[in-house]
Amino acid sequence: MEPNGEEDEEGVPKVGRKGDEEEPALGIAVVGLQILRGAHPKIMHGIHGCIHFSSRSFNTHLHWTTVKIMDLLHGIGVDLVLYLQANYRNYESVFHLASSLADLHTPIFIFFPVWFHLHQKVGINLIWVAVVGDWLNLVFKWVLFGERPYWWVHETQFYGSAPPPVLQQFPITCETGPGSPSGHAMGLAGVWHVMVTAVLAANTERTHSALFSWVVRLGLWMVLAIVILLVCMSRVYVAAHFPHQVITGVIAGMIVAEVFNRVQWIYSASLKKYLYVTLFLLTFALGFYVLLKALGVDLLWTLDKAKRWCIRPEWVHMDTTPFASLMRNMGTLFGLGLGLHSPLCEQKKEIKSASFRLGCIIFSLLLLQLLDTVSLPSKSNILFYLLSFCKSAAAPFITAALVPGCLSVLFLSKNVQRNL
Ligand SMILES: O=P(O)(O)OC[C@H]1O[C@@H](O)[C@H](O)[C@@H](O)[C@@H]1O
Repeated sequence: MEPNGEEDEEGVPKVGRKGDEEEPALGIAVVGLQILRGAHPKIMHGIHGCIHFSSRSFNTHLHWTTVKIMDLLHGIGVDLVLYLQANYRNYESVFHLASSLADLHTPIFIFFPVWFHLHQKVGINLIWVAVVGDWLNLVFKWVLFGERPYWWVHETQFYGSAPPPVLQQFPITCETGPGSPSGHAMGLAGVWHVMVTAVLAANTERTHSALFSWVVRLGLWMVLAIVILLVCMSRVYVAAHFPHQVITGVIAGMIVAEVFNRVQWIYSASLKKYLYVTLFLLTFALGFYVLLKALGVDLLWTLDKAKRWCIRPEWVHMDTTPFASLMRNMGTLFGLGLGLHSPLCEQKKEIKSASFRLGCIIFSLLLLQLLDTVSLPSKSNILFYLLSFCKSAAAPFITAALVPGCLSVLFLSKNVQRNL
């Protein structure tokens, strides 16, 4: 039903004809009366009108109820942002650290090299959970059309004619994608769930007393809970998210990690499979974007809002755009497949010593920090996305193939010399 030009006390347009009561029940009651009168043509017309009127009216009601509930949720969320910004100013550096820890860059450039050389399966699982989780996050964001506090306060009718609350912005505030669910919260929950369960599994393999195991278990889950809480507070503090978005992010991340805990084929997937999965995820996301674009829905609607409401243009980073994250994820997955199936990776299987593993971890971390210093030109979008793909593919390839391959040559030649 169309807006009728009248507005309610909160400025929300009223719908339906002027003077109409909008209760679906009324339409049904009118038809009931007609049936009682026995006026056949009128009954048929009335039934048709009733179904039409009540379903449209119901949909409109549902729409405006949803809008009002979301406004309320957003309003409460903004109050929490204001509360955190007023009372937790001293923790600003902790919040910034928490947000950068939760960025998917950390699992790929720091956690993966460590886990891959300590326990290969955990490293592989980590990448799959991070990549597929982030891809799902993108799809959810496109489907859910979530707002972000830093632009919502300027565009909502919620505050009527009163001035909107003033939210402080930071260099990490101006995310360019939709807000629901939080990618940081989802990625962190998934990746840390993988790491905590890996440590717990290693702990249960050892013969400790039941009390010790219980204390370790409790301690680790508490650490996870504290890290998650900090990251959630950080995303709300910087006005990038409403509280419900970080909560749903955490739940979604945990579900992704739990699902991958039960999936075994990722450990033996062939290079072909890596290629097919990468292509499937890429074409699905691009196809979804193109399809909705053809239907008149622009999934990049948030870019303009970020540019309009971010107080500093240099805080709007191109690498936070949905396509940049898609290309990074696809590059990472494909790079892992390439690395695992490279002949360089094969060589490391012959060496199991702790010093070799330690060497691999240290050199991988060093090379990845070097790779990280490479900044990509952002003048052309296509070039930026392609280079993002390549850079992301290089990270797991360096860790899984290049470093162990080169170090194993060194280790093996040393052993040969010793034996001579
Ligand atoms: O939704 P959040 O928590 O603001 O996270 C945004 C981030 O979400 C990640 O999923 C993307 O890979 C990043 O590119 C993006 O910056």
